[in-house]
Amino acid sequence: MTWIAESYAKINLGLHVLERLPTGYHQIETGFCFIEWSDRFEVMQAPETKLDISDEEIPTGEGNLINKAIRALDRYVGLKQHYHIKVDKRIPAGAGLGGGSSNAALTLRMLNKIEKMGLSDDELIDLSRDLGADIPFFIKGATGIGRGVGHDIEPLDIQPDHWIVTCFPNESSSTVEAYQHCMPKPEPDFDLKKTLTETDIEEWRYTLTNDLEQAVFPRIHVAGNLKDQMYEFGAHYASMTGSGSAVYGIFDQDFVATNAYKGFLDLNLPSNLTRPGFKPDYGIYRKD
Ligand SMILES: C[C@](O)(CO)[C@H](O)COP(=O)(O)OP(=O)(O)OC[C@H]1O[C@@H](n2ccc(N)nc2=O)[C@H](O)[C@@H]1O
Ligand SMILES: Nc1ncnc2c1ncn2[C@@H]1O[C@H](COP(=O)(O)OP(=O)(O)OP(=O)(O)O)[C@@H](O)[C@H]1O
Repeated sequence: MTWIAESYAKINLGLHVLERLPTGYHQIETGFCFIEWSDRFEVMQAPETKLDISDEEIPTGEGNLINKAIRALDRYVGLKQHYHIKVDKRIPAGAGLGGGSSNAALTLRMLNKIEKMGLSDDELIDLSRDLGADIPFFIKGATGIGRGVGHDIEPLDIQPDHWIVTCFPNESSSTVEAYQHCMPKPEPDFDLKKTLTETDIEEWRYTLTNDLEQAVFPRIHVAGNLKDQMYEFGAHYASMTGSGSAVYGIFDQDFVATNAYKGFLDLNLPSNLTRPGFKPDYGIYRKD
C-alpha cells in the first residue's frame, strides 16, 4: 500500500530578530503563510528504511530531516514498520522556503496516520523540538505569527488575498550565517501583527521588513537584485523569505503576476505562482 501527500513551502511575512539567546538561537517574531510550491511524498511499507530524493544534491543519510524525524518518532513511540519514502523534490533547498522542515513535519504526520499512533499536534511538536525552528508551524498547518525561536504559533488568518510570485536566485543561503550576521533589535520599529492584519499590502513596503535581509543581501547580491526586479515587475510588496535567498512579490492583478512569473522562468530561475487566498491540501491519501 502506498500513501501520498504534498509537503508545502512557506514564506515569512516580515521577520523581527529581537535578541540573541545564550543557546545561539534568536528570539524572533514572524508571519508564516503558505505558497503553492510543494514536494510530493510517496510512502510505502518496506523491509528496511529507505529514502529516495529526486534532487541528487540533497544528502539522504542520517542528516536528512526526514530520517531525523523518523528517528525522533521511533524514540518516542517505537515504530512498528520500516518505510520506503520517495520524495519528488521541487522546493529549492537553502531558499528560506522551509523545504526541509516541511518534509520533517509531513514525515511525522504521515507515519502518525499510517501507524494509527493517535499523537496530537502538540505531541508531534514536542518530540520534534530539536529538529528545526520552523517545524511546529508545518505540523499545525495553519497561517499565523511565530514567536520565541519560531516555535510558538499564534494562529491568524494572514494568507494574502493576492497573487504571490516566489523566485529562487539559484544561490543557496545558510540560515546559521544569516542569523550570525544580523543585528538583533529588541525594540522593533513596527507592530508586526497590526501591520499584517490592519494595514493595506500597498503600505507594507514602507513598514514590513525582514531583518535577515541586511545580513544576506551584502553577501548574496542576486537576492537583493531579485527584490528590485520584483518591484520593477509591478509588485505591491517584495521581500526575502526567512534566511533567503528566495524572494517573493505580492501582486494584485493576475496578468501582472503571471508576467513576472514567466519573466523569472525565462531567466531560468526556479519560480512559483500562488493564487490569492491559497490554502494547502493537508490530506494524506491512500493509493492501493
Ligand atoms: C529563518 C526561518 O526559516 C524563519 O522562519 C527560521 O528562523 C529558521 O528555521 P530553521 O531553518 O528550521 O532553523 P533551525 O534548523 O532550527 O536552525 C538553524 C540555525 O539557524 C539559527 N537560528 C534558527 C532559528 C532561530 N530562531 N534563531 C537562530 O539563530 C541557529 O544558528 C540554528 O542553528
Ligand atoms: N528533506 C530535506 N529537504 C531539503 N533539505 C534538507 C532536507 N534534509 C536536510 N536538508 C538540508 O537542509 C539544508 C537547508 O535546506 P532547507 O530546504 O530546509 O532550507 P531553507 O529553505 O533555507 O530552510 P529554512 O527556511 O527552514 O531555513 C540543506 O543544506 C539541505 O541539504
